[in-house]
Amino acid sequence: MATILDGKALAEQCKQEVKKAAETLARRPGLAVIIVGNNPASRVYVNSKRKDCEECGFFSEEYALPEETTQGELIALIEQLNQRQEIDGILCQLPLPQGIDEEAVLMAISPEKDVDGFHPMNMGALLVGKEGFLPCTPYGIMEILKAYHIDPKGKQCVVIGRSNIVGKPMALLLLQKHGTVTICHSRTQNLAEICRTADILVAAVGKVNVVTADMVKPGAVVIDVAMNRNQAGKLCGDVDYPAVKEIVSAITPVPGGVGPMTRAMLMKNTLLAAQKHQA
Ligand SMILES: Nc1nc(=O)c2c([nH]1)NC[C@@H]1CN(c3ccc(C(=O)N[C@@H](CCC(=O)O)C(=O)O)cc3)C=[N+]21
Repeated sequence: MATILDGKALAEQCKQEVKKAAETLARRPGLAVIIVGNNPASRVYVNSKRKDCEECGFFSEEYALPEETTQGELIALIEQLNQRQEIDGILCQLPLPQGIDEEAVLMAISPEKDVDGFHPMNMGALLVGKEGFLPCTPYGIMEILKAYHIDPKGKQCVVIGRSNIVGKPMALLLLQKHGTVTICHSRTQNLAEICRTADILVAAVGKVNVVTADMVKPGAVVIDVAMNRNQAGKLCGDVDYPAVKEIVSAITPVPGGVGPMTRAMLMKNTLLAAQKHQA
């Protein structure tokens, strides 16, 4: 029987710890969340971030900007937030409307307030193994592995996906923990064959059923990062969960796996930012 890696329960535990630590600070941690346009999925995520802030006793501000917002206006707002003492973290929800250069916007966030860990300074810190903010999704996955005593050391780790937000930093974190890491992506020719070598398989593609049971080594640990809707409109990941869970040693469900931990790590990063900021 596979262990179901309960990200939801672990996230609640993490948030309780964050809350406790935040209570010892002179000033409560403050997070500013920016959302541009009317993407309904982004709306849902941003609402849940506000709830997380309340749960952790944080101060939070939300900036909902219209679809027509220019890059200049958005960057001007970020620059104001960079200056504000009571704001420890700034998150600009992705994706941004067409015509806005995401990289330029992310670069405008002060690396000290970059609780998403998306600024090149924090990415670079991760690359060379220096301290910085870790991107929340890979950070959350490492915390899941740690909580369940799954040690990547010496293991074959396969990451499907090479985004700056998930795939690349995930590979680096597994490597930091001494995993033997392979990154697969849309041009990979022998995906199934490579996946079958994995002791730890991380799927971050965004397509229903890209990982089927024949691609998974019996006893492997499978981490499903994706949030897709299937034909029935049901939330599901990249992995054919019903079939794959029968052969693995551990697997994250969707929902209730990686998603809640991503949010918990945002709270953790905001706490860390506040601790540094107030020191
Ligand atoms: N600047 C920025 N930072 C982000 O961290 C960021 C972003 N932009 N853009 C979009 C993605 C997506 N993302 C999710 C986080 C949590 C859940 C989550 O908690 N999911 C629940 C289910 C929620 C539901 O029912 O819809 C779960 O998996 O159990 C999902 C998705 C953060 N993102």
